[in-house]
Amino acid sequence: MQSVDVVVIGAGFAGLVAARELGQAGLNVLTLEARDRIGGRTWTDHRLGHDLEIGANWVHWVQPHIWAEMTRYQRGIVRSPQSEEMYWRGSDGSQRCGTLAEFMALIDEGQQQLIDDVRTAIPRGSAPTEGEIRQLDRLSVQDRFDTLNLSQEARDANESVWVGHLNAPLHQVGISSALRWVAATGGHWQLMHEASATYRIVDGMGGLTTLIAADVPGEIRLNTTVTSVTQTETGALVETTDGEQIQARKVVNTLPVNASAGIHFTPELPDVWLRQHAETVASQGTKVWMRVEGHIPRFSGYATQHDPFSVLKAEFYCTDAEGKDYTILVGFGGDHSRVDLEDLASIQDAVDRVRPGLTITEVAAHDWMTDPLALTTWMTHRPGQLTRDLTELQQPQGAVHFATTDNANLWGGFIDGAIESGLRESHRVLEELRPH
Ligand SMILES: Cc1cc2nc3c(=O)[nH]c(=O)nc-3n(C[C@H](O)[C@H](O)[C@H](O)COP(=O)(O)OP(=O)(O)OC[C@H]3O[C@@H](n4cnc5c(N)ncnc54)[C@H](O)[C@@H]3O)c2cc1C
Repeated sequence: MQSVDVVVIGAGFAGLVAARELGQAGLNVLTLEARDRIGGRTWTDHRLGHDLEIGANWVHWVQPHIWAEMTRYQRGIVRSPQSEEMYWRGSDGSQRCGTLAEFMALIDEGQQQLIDDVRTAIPRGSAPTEGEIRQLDRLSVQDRFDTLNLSQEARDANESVWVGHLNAPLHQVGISSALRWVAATGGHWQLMHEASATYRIVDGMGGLTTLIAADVPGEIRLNTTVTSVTQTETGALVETTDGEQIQARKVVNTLPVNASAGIHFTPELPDVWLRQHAETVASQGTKVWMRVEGHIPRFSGYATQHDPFSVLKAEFYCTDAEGKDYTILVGFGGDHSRVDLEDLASIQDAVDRVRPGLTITEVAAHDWMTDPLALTTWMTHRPGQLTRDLTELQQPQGAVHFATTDNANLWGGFIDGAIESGLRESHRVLEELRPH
């Protein structure tokens, strides 16, 4: 039986960073990854004739952990196209088209009112469970929108913007999920919007994860699914689907909270984990790339939160081998089950509801919600979950540590949070394994 100091389960950002830190500190680390690739919920793939981010796309310098990695590996950023045209829904349901300035003026009041109390609710972004948020967190984002006196037009636009961020129906998301990221940007909603959807990494997420993986001293074993973790007197026994057993002094589990239910832990995980597995987290949306005929003006479109796509953007301008121009759009919706990725007509209909007059010819996407290795998109919490459970979800259980963006403090849900959690748990493990 193989014996190592640490088994890291999962080679997403949290796992890669944890494995690098532990390996570079001199420990014998083995990383086990179920997929045939590293990166987890980041995945750069060549589709529709272009390198596309099937998972995470955007990063920003106000996200300290990802930015430290960008500096370390000398990665640059490139801006997504700025919109020349904006589309949204009028109060009577009709299509509206205007400038970016007009759209920003439409949403400004609602965006500000939604987050007005952020400085008292979450005084420090790095401590998202401290402050008045403990009392407020039973409210959903929808509850708060319902108290604002907005016109139907402003309300639809504002709600759609937040579906783009929260990737779930707004009545299912706790207000803390909205406030925590605005707290992370010092209370400025415009900066939060910029941070979450503006700058891409040159050479993609795959370029960065490859560089981090190259710095991991131990083996990263792909196509290896962990089925059980059993605590022993000296650490833990990790078992994989092909029956292999590995003894480790410590285990760092980096699975998303929803997917962790797929590993059998002995003893059972504490109640906080079981409760989250039963409730699941709020995230349940979709992200879809689409090829559109011709080069169309750079635009962003917003529908309502009830539409299959609440947000639509033109991202790339391409010409194929036959000299045909085309544009690649990305769409986001709050409920993955409203979009049938196999049915081009339903995708066309979803696009028409946001921005009519386009012809969709091909689609590229991954349904993360039905992917058993994820069962989620990016972490957003149901009302009350964050303040009730976050601190407990960060606690090691015997030899098992938990590093995932889902239990990060600052940019939980983002790549930044994954790195934060990988750093946090690798240093906890080092503290415990170092001879005193
Ligand atoms: C569609 C989409 C868009 C996003 N957009 C952005 C964005 O623009 N910016 C941003 O910062 N973040 C974004 N995110 C979030 C970001 O991708 C995640 O926060 C981050 O990648 C999570 O990293 P992680 O290491 O915590 O988890 P993961 O990346 O999920 O890593 C967990 C790993 O564990 C593996 N695994 C699962 N089960 C097992 C098992 N039993 N045995 C072995 N291995 C297993 C998985 O395959 C995976 O590789 C987006 C996510 C999605 C899905």
